[in-house]
Amino acid sequence: MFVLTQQPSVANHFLAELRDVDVQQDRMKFRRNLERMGELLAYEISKSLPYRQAQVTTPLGIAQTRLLRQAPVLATILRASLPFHQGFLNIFDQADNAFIGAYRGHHIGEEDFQVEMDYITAPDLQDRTLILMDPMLATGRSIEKVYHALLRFGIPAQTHIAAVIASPEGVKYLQSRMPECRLWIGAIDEKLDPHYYIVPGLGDAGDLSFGAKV
Ligand SMILES: O=P(O)(O)OC[C@H]1O[C@H](OP(=O)(O)OP(=O)(O)O)[C@H](O)[C@@H]1O
Ligand SMILES: O=c1cc[nH]c(=O)[nH]1
Ligand SMILES: [Mg+2]
Repeated sequence: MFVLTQQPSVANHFLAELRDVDVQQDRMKFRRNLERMGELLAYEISKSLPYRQAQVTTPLGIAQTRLLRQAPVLATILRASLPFHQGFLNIFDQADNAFIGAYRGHHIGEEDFQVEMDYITAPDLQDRTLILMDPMLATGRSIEKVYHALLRFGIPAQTHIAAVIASPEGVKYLQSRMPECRLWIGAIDEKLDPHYYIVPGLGDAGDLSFGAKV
């Protein structure tokens, strides 16, 4: 598992702004910081992907280079992950994309939730590099359900899971249920609260990006 903020870098600034109860009220800045975290995590993941030797013709000669063997597939869970996804797309600019409509559905008066999934679209995933992302990895149930639904589109050669903030419980859950996937996390926080929100976390990433939903 890779944890971005375990090293000193500007990622810590972006994450601090995402968490700050005052700064996060600026929706444009909040979305942009999720996007910047996506850009940084995408760059880190890019170092682990397969490359091929290539040549590029410059005005003065031939330069040796390394190019990605194949663009990855970026899979994102609506709605909170849209800005994070854009950050990945800024780096993997020729990626194929998958979108999944999934959310934590609550029954009135109950703390527990069911992951509701009502939309999924993906390219052929057989032998591809799949990057499945969601800014918040709380219990891990959303990512697990979506990952197994995506496998209907083919078995990826490798799968990377990216999140901005994870709970220790969510990390453990995914490591036990999906040991074949590699985790790339911005920060791992203390715990989940009784409503399954990450503490200290940042609050509700979907609402902060796009406004409260009823
Ligand atoms: O790890 P889990 O416990 O499954 O929780 C994480 C999920 O919760 C949030 O989405 P939410 O259901 O709030 O939907 P939203 O994107 O519409 O806000 C978040 O973006 C994840 O998809
Ligand atoms: O802490 C959390 C957990 C799930 N979804 C969020 O947006 N925040
Ligand atoms: Mg939400």
